[in-house]
Amino acid sequence: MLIKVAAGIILRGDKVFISLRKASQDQGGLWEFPGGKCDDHETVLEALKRELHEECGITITDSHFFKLVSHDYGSKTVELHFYKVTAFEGEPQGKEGQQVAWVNIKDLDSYEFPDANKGIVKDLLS
Ligand SMILES: Nc1nc2c([nH]c(=O)n2[C@H]2C[C@H](O)[C@@H](COP(=O)(O)OP(=O)(O)OP(=O)(O)O)O2)c(=O)[nH]1
Ligand SMILES: [Mg+2]
Repeated sequence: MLIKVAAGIILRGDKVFISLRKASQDQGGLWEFPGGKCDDHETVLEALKRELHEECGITITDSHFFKLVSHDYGSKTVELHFYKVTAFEGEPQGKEGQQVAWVNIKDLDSYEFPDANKGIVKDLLS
């Protein structure tokens, strides 16, 4: 099973907004860049906008494609389309009750992310 996912690296100055995946979710208890699965007939950018509105309550006004990562979790393979989100309207929040945090980019490696994110975290730190 291949799952196409859009994820937003929401940036403000030297900080990045991350959220904690709920225990009940896949990769639960790990931090993530907010986002979610692309619906059928939806472009990745449309999915990114929809997901960040649903999960964080923001409206993206500027974003740039950053990296595509395919990762095999065994039962499923995720194709993660990471975008840097550099401008938005609204203040990001955990709209679905998830824990969220603005963290310094240089401290990102002290948060535990899913395996698929290891490279991205490294890229952001370099
Ligand atoms: N959003 C997000 N998902 C990630 C990241 N890293 C990573 O491995 N994933 C995986 C976990 C999930 O298997 C999949 C994304 O699914 P999701 O649970 O966010 O999807 P969704 O928001 O549409 O949630 P749902 O409605 O299906 O519950 O990608 C990441 O940084 N952000
Ligand atoms: Mg999600």
